[in-house]
Amino acid sequence: MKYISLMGATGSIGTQTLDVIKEHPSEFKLAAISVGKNIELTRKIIMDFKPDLVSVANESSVTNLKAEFPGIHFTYGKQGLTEVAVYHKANILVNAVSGSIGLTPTLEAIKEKKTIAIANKETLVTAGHLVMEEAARNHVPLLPVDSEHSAIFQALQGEKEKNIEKLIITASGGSFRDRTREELQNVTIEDALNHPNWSMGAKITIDSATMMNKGLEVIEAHWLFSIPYDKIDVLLHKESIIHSMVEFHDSSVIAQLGTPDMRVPIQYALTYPDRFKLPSAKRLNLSEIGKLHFSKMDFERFRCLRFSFDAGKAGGTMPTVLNAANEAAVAAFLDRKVSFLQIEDLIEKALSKHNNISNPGLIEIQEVDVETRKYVNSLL
Ligand SMILES: NC(=O)C1=CN([C@@H]2O[C@H](COP(=O)(O)OP(=O)(O)OC[C@H]3O[C@@H](n4cnc5c(N)ncnc54)[C@H](OP(=O)(O)O)[C@@H]3O)[C@@H](O)[C@H]2O)C=CC1
Ligand SMILES: CC(=O)[C@@H](O)[C@H](O)COP(=O)(O)O
Ligand SMILES: [Mn+2]
Repeated sequence: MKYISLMGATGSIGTQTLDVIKEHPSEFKLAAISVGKNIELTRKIIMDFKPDLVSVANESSVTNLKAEFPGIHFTYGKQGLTEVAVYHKANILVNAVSGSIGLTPTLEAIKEKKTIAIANKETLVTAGHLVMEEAARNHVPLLPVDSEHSAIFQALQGEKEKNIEKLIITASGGSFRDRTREELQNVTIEDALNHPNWSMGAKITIDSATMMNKGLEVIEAHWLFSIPYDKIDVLLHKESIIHSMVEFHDSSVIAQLGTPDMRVPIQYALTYPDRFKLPSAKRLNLSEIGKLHFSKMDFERFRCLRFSFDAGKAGGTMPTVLNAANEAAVAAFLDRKVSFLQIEDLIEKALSKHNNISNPGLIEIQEVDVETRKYVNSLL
């Protein structure tokens, strides 16, 4: 039996993790969860899974929940997230929270030697060096959940990292793949949230539309697989059937394919190195699909991807600024305070204003994160 702590239980990855846990009741037990503001869904999760520990975003929700569920321990806020991450009965932490708020709990869970199944890419983007150092020091496995990184991880099984020629990360192109920059001037939130292949949380769906999601994934891949940026390619592949590929020195390419269903990489992270059946997953039928399409990435059309490569290569606190500016700008777009194209303008301004700090510690990362959000919000 594996005991699981799940951060972000009410979200897209969180609820799909619960589906996987439900499929295998004799293998997995949900021990602790963190949620944000969705208290209705939290009640349902508590009734279905009976975790020992529940953390909510706001203290105001705790009193009622305590009265309704007397056997359960409730906590809240940032401290609550960390309590869930390090919960003593759990051996795996699934980090499915959205944003760099996931960083501190992840570092604390690594120190407690929890295996980390990581969906929360912002944590690796904002402080990949700290997370990887802490994981290496504590001999803790970091198992990717993000579909592209799970694909690369699967393609690398039995292979030596020294034999990698390059990683090829596929990108669907998001909601606006076929629109010109002129056509992006007046797009709405509703248009942007309409991803062609995946049903995901709002923030990552906007990131897919700006191509920042792919930029964050490039930085995430750099850290997870210790690969320099000039060995990471991004390829447009509109069907999201090939989830990513690895090319080796001998010119062989190994790809991982499947219908777009996040329960597959979630389950692989939970069962690794084993594989369980997932009866409800739709099997891939290539003869039904017929054709797969690929095209070169346009860095002028998708400026956030260029910013990400540049910030990743610069290192230091530049990726922290990239991530924090993006989180603030996407939140402003979702609040209808800025237009879609202003997201990238705000990120560009934050990056060009920042004086890079090399090899930052946790405190410096946290300060830069806060300052960057303040700066972006001051521009609104
Ligand atoms: N969705 C997907 O298919 C994929 C997602 N990812 C990554 O996984 C992560 C989660 O994405 P996704 O599931 O789509 O996001 P969602 O927005 O659907 O879910 C986010 C979760 O985090 C919780 N949360 C948000 N803010 C806070 C906070 N301040 N304190 C505590 N909890 C909080 C939410 O709680 P509540 O809803 O209760 O407010 C919710 O449970 C992201 O980093 C994303 O990039 C990676 C690959 C694929
Ligand atoms: C499901 C998943 O892993 C997402 O990150 C997905 O990759 C988004 O798709 P695009 O960013 O390629 O549009
Ligand atoms: Mn992805």
